[in-house]
Amino acid sequence: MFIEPRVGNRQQAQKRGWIEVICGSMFSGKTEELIRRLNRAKIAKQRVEIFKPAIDTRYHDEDVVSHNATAIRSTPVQFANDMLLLGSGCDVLGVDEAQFFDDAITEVCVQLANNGVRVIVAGLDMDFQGKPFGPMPALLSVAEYVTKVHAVCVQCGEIASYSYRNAVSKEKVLLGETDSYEARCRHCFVEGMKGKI
Ligand SMILES: Nc1ncnc2c1ncn2[C@@H]1O[C@H](COP(=O)(O)OP(=O)(O)O)[C@@H](O)[C@H]1O
Ligand SMILES: Cc1cn([C@H]2C[C@H](O)[C@@H](COP(=O)(O)O)O2)c(=O)[nH]c1=O
Ligand SMILES: [Zn+2]
Repeated sequence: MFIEPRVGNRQQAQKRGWIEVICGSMFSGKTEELIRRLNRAKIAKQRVEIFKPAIDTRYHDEDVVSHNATAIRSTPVQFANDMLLLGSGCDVLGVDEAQFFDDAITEVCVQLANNGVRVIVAGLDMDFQGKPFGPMPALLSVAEYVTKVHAVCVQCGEIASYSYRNAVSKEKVLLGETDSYEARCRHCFVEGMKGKI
């Protein structure tokens, strides 16, 4: 779907940047798709940098790791602005778990893309209550390309767009896996939420 222009072409011609967003529920394959695109860029000998929010230490302090255990080395950063300096020299910049970043991430991605960087952002579009998550709506607005991926509803097998939280916490941020979350379709998500209100 996405092409990787040859390094020579990108150095000779003026570099053109853009923003891609990969969104969806938990377990929908966002991280796998991000890693796939970044690995293709590496094969095309492009300079690739990958960032994740420092709070996300679920699987590994530095690697971005999917639920299926595919992994890629990344740099954990505390603030979105850190990526402006650290990512300024690359051709392709990937960001995982974008929902956890501060609102500045949108302007950071715009600046990088304006400066010729291909920016690929992956993140949860909705939180455990089915509400838009952090800076994701703004990122979706400024992206040239948006890919929404889907998981399988663990209750009924339909397509899942929601991340249903089994744990009692009402905090917006609660790191977890299948211990605390289930991928659910709209119907099964709404049914599950009825018992909670
Ligand atoms: N309910 C589910 N639906 C689809 N995939 C699932 C589900 N539960 C576990 N998985 C696994 O999760 C992988 C996707 O993981 P990942 O890319 O980390 O997703 P995300 O980043 O969207 O949370 C799938 O390839 C599959 O092996
Ligand atoms: C829905 C929801 C999720 N989280 C946390 C749970 C996980 O640690 C990450 C999402 O990871 P994934 O790669 O998309 O599976 O976010 C949260 O803190 N709050 C929520 O509402
Ligand atoms: Zn369902």
